[in-house]
Amino acid sequence: MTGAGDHGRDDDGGTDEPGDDLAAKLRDAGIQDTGFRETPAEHRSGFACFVGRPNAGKSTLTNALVGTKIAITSTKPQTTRHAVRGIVHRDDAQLIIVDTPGLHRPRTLLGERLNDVVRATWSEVDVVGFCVPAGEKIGPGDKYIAAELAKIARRTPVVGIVTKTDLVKPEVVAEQLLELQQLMELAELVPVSATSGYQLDTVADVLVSQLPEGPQLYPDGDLTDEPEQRLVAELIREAALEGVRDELPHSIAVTVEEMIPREGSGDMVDIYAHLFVERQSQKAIVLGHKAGRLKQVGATARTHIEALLGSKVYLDLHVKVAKEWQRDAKQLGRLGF
Ligand SMILES: Nc1nc2c(ncn2[C@@H]2O[C@H](COP(=O)(O)OP(=O)(O)OP(=O)(O)O)[C@@H](O)[C@H]2O)c(=O)[nH]1
Repeated sequence: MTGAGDHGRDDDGGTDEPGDDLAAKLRDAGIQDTGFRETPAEHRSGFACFVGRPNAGKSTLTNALVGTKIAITSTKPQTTRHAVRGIVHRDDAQLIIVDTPGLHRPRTLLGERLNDVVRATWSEVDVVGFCVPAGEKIGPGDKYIAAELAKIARRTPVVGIVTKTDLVKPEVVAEQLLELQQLMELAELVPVSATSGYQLDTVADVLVSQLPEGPQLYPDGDLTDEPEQRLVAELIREAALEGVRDELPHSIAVTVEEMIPREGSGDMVDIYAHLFVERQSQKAIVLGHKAGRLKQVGATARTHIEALLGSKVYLDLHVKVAKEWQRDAKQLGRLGF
């Protein structure tokens, strides 16, 4: 079999494999690539967040750990804007994951607000997972984050997570682990593939081991405490982001104006939402020829919303122009930032 489970260390004792040397180095460095944490006798509970450059795989990892589609994912960077929480329920622990936007140098007021959200989140959690993709060179973006994280690392433990291991050879994963270890002081270091499931349990174990002892904070079965309306807005935004040109993603915001069960129709929910863009020209792109694109966006979003709510949905979606909303404090407030 290839893929899941194949990225462990090379234990066959051979001497010619390039991975051998690295595997030995990894073991010497105390890096955990398969290790299972001791299960604590007491119940633990607390908060974790994933930090990393845009597209590092934070949302996908959150979803994989929680086991459902809570945080939105997209191939476009910087799609996560809100601190969405997913809850991992275990017999020995409850791990609440807060998904933050990618930290980046701010260029607009929105950018500054996003970075504030990120820093506020870091100071509130029990453990931070620093995500770096296995197949991408550690660059200035990661170094910037590492420097920021180092400031809080004395109070909040930082776990290094090398993501997307399924995309590269084990040797590349091993090299990335060593690189990340050199970047900053880490409490633990783990490689993972959210897509294949490789080492997902280990990531959960490592994060849980950093939580304080405490009771269950949410009832069994709760997967998120994010208000449903916000999740619905995020699903619409995700659908709208598919296939748009690079400049547009940052200009799209979605608000859910109303979400009401339709009277006398069993489980039908009526949802009225606004999709904001910054310019008239962008509105035309979002609408598409004879509003065909918007219809497609609505249909895709509706499928996901129905899965989330477990009921039939009527979605009324309107495109509106909010001029330069990213730079306007009043409009940012109205759009929920
Ligand atoms: N092959 C592979 N792809 C992955 C994995 N994890 C994430 N991806 C892909 O990487 C892209 C980015 O993943 P996200 O989870 O949205 O990344 P993010 O760090 O939350 O991104 P931002 O919201 O921009 O900060 C998506 O196309 C994912 O499908 C993985 O383990 N393996």
